[in-house]
Amino acid sequence: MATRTSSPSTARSSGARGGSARGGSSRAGSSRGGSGRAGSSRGSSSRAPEPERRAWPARLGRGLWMGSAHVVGGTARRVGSGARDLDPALRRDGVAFLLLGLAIVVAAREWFGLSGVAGDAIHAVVAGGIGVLGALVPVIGVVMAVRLMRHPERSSDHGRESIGLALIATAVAGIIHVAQGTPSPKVNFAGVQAAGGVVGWLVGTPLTVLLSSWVSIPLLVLLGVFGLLVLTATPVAAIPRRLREAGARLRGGEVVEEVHPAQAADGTPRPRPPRPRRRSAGDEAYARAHETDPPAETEDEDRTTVLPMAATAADEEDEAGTAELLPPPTTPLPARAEQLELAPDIVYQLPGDTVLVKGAPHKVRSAANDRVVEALTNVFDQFEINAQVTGFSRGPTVTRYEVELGSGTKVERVTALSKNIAYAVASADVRILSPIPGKSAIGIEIPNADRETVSLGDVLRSSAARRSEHPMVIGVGKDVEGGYVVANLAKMPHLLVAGATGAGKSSFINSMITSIMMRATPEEVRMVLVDPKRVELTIYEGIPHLITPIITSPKKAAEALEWVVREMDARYDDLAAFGFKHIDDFNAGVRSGRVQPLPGSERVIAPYPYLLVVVDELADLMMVAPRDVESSVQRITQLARAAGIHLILATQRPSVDVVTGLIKANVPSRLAFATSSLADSRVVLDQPGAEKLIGQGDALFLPMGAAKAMRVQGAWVTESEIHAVVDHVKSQMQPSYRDDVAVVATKKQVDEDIGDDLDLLLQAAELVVSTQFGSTSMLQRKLRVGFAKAGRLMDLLESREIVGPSEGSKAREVLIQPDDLPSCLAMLRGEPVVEDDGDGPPVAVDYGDDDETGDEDAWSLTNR
Ligand SMILES: Nc1ncnc2c1ncn2[C@@H]1O[C@H](COP(=O)(O)OP(=O)(O)OP(=O)(O)O)[C@@H](O)[C@H]1O
Repeated sequence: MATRTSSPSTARSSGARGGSARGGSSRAGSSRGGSGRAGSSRGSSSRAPEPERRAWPARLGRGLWMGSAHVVGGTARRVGSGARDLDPALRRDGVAFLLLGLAIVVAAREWFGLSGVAGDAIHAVVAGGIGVLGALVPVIGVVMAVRLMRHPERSSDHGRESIGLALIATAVAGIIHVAQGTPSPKVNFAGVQAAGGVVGWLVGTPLTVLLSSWVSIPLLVLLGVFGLLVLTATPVAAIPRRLREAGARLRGGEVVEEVHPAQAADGTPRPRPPRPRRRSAGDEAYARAHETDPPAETEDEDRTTVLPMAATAADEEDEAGTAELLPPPTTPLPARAEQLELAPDIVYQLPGDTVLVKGAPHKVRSAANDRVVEALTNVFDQFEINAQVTGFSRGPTVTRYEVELGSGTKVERVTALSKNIAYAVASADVRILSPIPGKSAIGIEIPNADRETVSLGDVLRSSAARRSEHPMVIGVGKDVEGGYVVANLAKMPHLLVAGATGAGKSSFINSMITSIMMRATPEEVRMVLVDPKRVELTIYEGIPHLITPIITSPKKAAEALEWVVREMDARYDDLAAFGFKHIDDFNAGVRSGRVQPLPGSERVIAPYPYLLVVVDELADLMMVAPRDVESSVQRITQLARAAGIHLILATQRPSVDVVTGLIKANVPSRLAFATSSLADSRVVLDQPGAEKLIGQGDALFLPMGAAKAMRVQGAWVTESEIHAVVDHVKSQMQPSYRDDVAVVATKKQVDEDIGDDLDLLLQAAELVVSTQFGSTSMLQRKLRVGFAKAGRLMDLLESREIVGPSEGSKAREVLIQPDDLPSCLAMLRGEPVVEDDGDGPPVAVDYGDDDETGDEDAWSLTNR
């Protein structure tokens, strides 16, 4: 499922420098360097007599020329390398000033008629190039310069904007050229300058000759429109929304980024009526992925909505793992601005992009990297190893230096040097990869002396994150090449997070929960947070995504896991009843109106939210109830994926008694922060490596299906940012907690005389009460049991005062009304009876195979 969509830039320049520095001393290098020197000496010896034959003025002239060439060349090289070392922000300012200068020069000629040779030259270039459009060049230059200076971080925007402008200019120049009667530069260059310039001539003339002006003008208009779309980063599909946004802005109103069904102001969730919707590409992709029939398309309503559960096409490409990498620059994609309405008066607005701050721009190279290249080169020299540093990829925390071996050099010669390398670069945390996956090169990962923090905001604003609208996509961090890493928790489908204390687990969990709050409404994702340490997650108390208050007691936590198992079973029953294999299909069916309540049921069917269960310290739970926890985890992890339930288990003690074989076998994705020992690394990742990590969010990420762990620097979100997001989501909605998560905490006491017949007895009670007919032969028939068993069931019902005593051949009197059935069944099960407070169905009831009534348990998570 992992897709490396593109590889971020790899800085090779210093590698080349390292290589050349090394060139003089390594064997390969020395032969090259040597031949270079030999060549020059040979050259000078063979030409030596020649200068002597020249006259001294010629020799002087040549000497002066060579000397000045040296000075100029050396200065240029120094300026060049200085410019490379210049802060990128200053470099961008330089470009902006250049644009301003250009704008002034062009304005002087095109606006104020500067005369003379300079004026003529400027006019020849500008008007000759784009004709009358040249008059706009100063304005465009100033606008671009101001944008460059004000938003240096939007470098990729500037590239796109330039392309858009170029397309528009080409199209307009072409149109003007055609409109002016296609003047030829050979015959009438002034005419060309007064039309669309050479650019206009180049596009306008061939089109007009081939297709006539009637066809060429519409084509050029199309080109111009396309340029406009590129300039404004507007896909055609987003035009109506952009227009709506623009209209809203013009009217002075706020643009609602995303609006979702929520609940009434008093906190009561409103059931969402099934609403037909147009099927999106996401649905199609999703349906393909799950090999089920795509949801029927009900025709149809007046607008297209974004289906929150639908996997995007990009997700579907993501076959081999769960992580996705992209280079740091991001193209601003259209914000998620579709409005999903539940009731006209209720909206849920996701936190705005700006709540999370921007991080510092990523450096692809720094002086510290150059020093390391030099140190590595020296080590190879000292140990006479024919190897050279050919480049490096700088990540936020570590840089991976690429080392290529000369022919005949053993890989082991470099790997055996790890201690010397560590000594030379003054860092104990050197990690050697041989080879770098997919490359014939050894990777040496060395911590950056000037490490960078990865801001979660940047990760969530990256195109990798924005391309997918899946609500379970979270920002993970950046990889060693500086590419953003995001992951879809729904595809993990369960994740083990481990690392020594202080290594960065809690920070990751914060980033994860914040990502969910930033991207998903409570209708899309609900959470159960288990925090036995009582400090880590308290900040999230009261957010509407919670279905129960944060659980801090390990015992209750173990029991909450049992509740999760029951919730999963209930969802499965629902899926089976409606003929779906996956909760996403069910949800799509609900949204398309295909899923309707069974006849006679008053249930209002709503989509199921994903359920994310986060346990921040598995060890605490394993100490209290190892067996129960292990078996719950096993059941959940084996089945929960289709039910939309996902587990995140974190521990700072990744030892075999906490992360047991059973748990490991069922939690396929792993995220290891620095561990205190190699043994711990093996427990988490089944391989060494995590013991070499340097802490503070440095991690190895092994998503399900990935062969090799990927090194990432975890995203960082500050406490004040979390507070801002929490305040925002809390201001949107109150949590509506389910009380049966706590009810499960009471041990069930099934009466001894019922023994193994509980299931049959429940069915018998349900039959008798719902039909109000206390007949033993009916039980025999309906339950397909013998006379003796049916008689025993009837006796049990009598002993619980559900039916009256036997009246011979007549049916018994039924003492319980159908309304009281749920509490009656709970009593038989040994569960505490929860009084119905009128807000919804009372206790969670498992009706076995009975679909009609069993629905109520299953839908409870969304509708209670
Ligand atoms: N992704 C990160 N970026 C920058 N700094 C980080 C990151 N993660 C952790 N740190 C730094 O490391 C410190 C400890 O991190 P954190 O509290 O997440 O560790 P932990 O593994 O949860 O420890 P414990 O198990 O004791 O709770 C943080 O206070 C922060 O200074």
